[in-house]
Amino acid sequence: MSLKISNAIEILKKHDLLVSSSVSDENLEVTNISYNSKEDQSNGIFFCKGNNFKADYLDQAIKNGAKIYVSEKEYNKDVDRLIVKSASKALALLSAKYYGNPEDDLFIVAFTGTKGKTTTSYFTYDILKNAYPKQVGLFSTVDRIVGPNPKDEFKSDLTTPESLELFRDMRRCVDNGLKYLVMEVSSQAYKKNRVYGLKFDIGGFLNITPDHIGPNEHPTYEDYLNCKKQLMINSKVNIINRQTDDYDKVYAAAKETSDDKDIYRFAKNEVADTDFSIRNKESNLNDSVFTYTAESDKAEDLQDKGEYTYDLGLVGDFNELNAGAAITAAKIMGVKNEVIVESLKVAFVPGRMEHINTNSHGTIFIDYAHNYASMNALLSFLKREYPKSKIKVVVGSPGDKGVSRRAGFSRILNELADSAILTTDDPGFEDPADICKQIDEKIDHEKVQVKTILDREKAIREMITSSKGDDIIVLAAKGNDAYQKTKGVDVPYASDPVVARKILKDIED
Ligand SMILES: CC(=O)N[C@H]1[C@@H](OP(=O)(O)OP(=O)(O)OC[C@H]2O[C@@H](n3ccc(=O)[nH]c3=O)[C@H](O)[C@@H]2O)O[C@H](CO)[C@@H](O)[C@@H]1O[C@H](C)C(=O)N[C@@H](C)C(=O)N[C@H](CCC(=O)O)C(=O)O
Ligand SMILES: Nc1ncnc2c1ncn2[C@@H]1O[C@H](COP(=O)(O)OP(=O)(O)OP(=O)(O)O)[C@@H](O)[C@H]1O
Repeated sequence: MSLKISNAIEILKKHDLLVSSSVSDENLEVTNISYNSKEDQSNGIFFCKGNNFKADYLDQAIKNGAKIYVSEKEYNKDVDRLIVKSASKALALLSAKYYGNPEDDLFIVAFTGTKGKTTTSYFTYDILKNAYPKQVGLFSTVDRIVGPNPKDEFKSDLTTPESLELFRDMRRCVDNGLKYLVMEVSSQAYKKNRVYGLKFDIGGFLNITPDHIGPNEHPTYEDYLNCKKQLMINSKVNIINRQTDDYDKVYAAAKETSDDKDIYRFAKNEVADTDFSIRNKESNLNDSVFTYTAESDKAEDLQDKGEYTYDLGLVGDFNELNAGAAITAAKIMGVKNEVIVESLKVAFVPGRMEHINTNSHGTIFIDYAHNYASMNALLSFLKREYPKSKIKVVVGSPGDKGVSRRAGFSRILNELADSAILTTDDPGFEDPADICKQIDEKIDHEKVQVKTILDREKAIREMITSSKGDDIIVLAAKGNDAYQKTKGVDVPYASDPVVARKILKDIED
């Protein structure tokens, strides 16, 4: 992989990003690209980016072999430089070029939304993988899959990778023979220009509710919405949840760059002015059965019969909506219906609505719900399905971010839980006892029995051993994360599904 500096200058000029340049040899072809000074930079181009960037990092990069740097600020160093209006935009454009524009060789399906990105991406990945074996990649919050073999799968650090890693991993996909990529696009990805300049073949908008607003994320809801809308503006074909908040604004964003014929809307139950509707037929502990019906001429063109029935192997009515988005994407891509049917029947998403039926300690659900909206969707569903059961929740809230989630947890526990154990979830630099106290203070103790057990494993053990028969236990907010982010370190944690199964084995042995 390489990048000629004259090409870099040309690209930056084309996008009106170049402020000035001081380059001794425009014919230089760099064979290294990095934004982390600690890495080897031999014959490389180094990007100075981010609010926390320090001049010392550039010194280190030069020491490690950087030949030229790209920055918004001029540093007094004896090395070539490109001064730009936005280092993160420059990083995206030049990374794409450095890795040989792998995006041009992939059909890319992307989903955004406050909730459901990971689930919908897995559904779509599972369908496409069955339709096009060994040709599909996945960039999700949980896993990144860049090839058809187990060695090509690894854990993700971010929902949407930094642009350099994004294009690097797209290159790995293409080199491994993949032709399709399913990915999640977070609002933060647009905020930080990680997907700047990228066009998506299909973009899906699942929903938006206030979240990710605060220091290091979005200053306001408007900013959050504007970032999410970018996926519609940058997609050729759009799929939109007709019932999302701010639908009109999302639709208008799609219309900026797509014709009506390339915008498909889906909705639950009876809603006017949609292309597909989803109706639940029945659900039990293991499956949700629902119909998916074409409601417009455009939708009928995609499926020859008006209505199909699907049996989804993951419960939760919100998952029918996620499946609706995945089905729509697959239909647009011409996937046969029987492939969709078979794929959804065995759908599994790590840490999302995983459930364990125990012999005598109730049913355990492990789910990543980690704000008011997703907990409301989850607990309302469970309450509806199991009206006679007690709903018992183990939950914690992270430190250093999403402070509003704490009051959201108190509210949802007051509304829908019978009892709760508050515990630790990624405390960061905060004291988990303080976080639990903040949740506890807003709980109505007349309605909900609450205790705090900071050791998450002990909290789960206490909840399982004290439950019986019809009880529904919800291990919330951590999904299958195998760490606790504590004071800047990812402290290993076995993960909720593993812990729950181990406790059950101890009890039932
Ligand atoms: C706020 C935010 O998005 N920050 C991301 C961003 O950091 P940044 O560009 O602001 O960089 P910075 O933190 O100021 O660091 C300065 C620079 O100095 C460099 N450095 C640093 C130390 C050193 O010794 N040498 C050196 O060169 C670093 O490599 C970095 O380039 O770019 C970094 C990668 O280049 C990301 O790791 C980092 O994500 C942080 C860790 C993060 O937690 N982000 C969250 C909020 C996030 O993005 N979440 C969304 C999901 C949200 C959702 O569910 O919707 C996601 O997509 O994952
Ligand atoms: N369409 C939906 N509407 C409301 N809640 C949902 C929806 N889909 C999933 N959820 C809930 O949100 C949780 C997270 O789902 P998922 O991981 O798919 O979303 P995400 O958008 O990737 O989340 P995040 O951005 O927080 O990583 C699920 O475990 C479930 O409880």
